Amino acid sequence: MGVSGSGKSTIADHLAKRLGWRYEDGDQFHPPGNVAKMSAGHPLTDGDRWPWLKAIADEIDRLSASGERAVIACSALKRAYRDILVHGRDDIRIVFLDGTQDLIAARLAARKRHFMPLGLLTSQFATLERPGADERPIIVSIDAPVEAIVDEIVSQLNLVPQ
Ligand SMILES: Nc1ncnc2c1ncn2[C@@H]1O[C@H](COP(=O)(O)OP(=O)(O)OP(=O)(O)O)[C@@H](O)[C@H]1O
Ligand SMILES: O=C(O)[C@H](O)[C@@H](O)[C@H](O)[C@H](O)CO
Repeated sequence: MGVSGSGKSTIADHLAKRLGWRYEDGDQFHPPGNVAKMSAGHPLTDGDRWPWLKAIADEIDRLSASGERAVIACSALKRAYRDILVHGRDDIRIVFLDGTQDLIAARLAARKRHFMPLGLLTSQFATLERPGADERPIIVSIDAPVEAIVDEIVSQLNLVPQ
């Protein structure tokens, strides 16, 4: 989880490769209208996000039923959004990619070929509810090289070898 530009796609992809797990990007589950709205510079509302989060929750259940392990990139900015993804499923961990607005703005300004405009970053931070301790989040600073961030997440996941 994390705001646009915090590195969700990048870290999820590298983390999944490291673990040999599947990587899925929450952006693939947006209805076309949501992508059009963000591309036009408008933030999504809760109403826009519910069907999208439900689709990701369904995918988590599908993966779980097939016994497949996965890393899923999803902004999941509010606790209510995370509840949809996590509630009732005990085999999920949340990884929060934590960084300052200045650092993320600089990364977004340099990013090529992406529908999400830099102008939406302020609304992403306004919407963000940092995870509480009861959510057992793994919180990592994004002010580090990608592989160092992946190292930190793997270490905090404390996985039991299979
Ligand atoms: N640790 C890092 N160090 C330097 N650059 C990074 C790091 N992580 C990500 N980036 C770069 O920052 C930009 C944003 O990363 P990325 O697209 O993965 O973010 P995101 O959270 O998936 O964004 P969105 O939610 O808008 O899809 C990309 O250009 C990426 O290459
Ligand atoms: O909740 C949201 O506002 C959206 O999920 C956005 O965060 C985008 O999907 C993503 O960040 C852009 O790729």
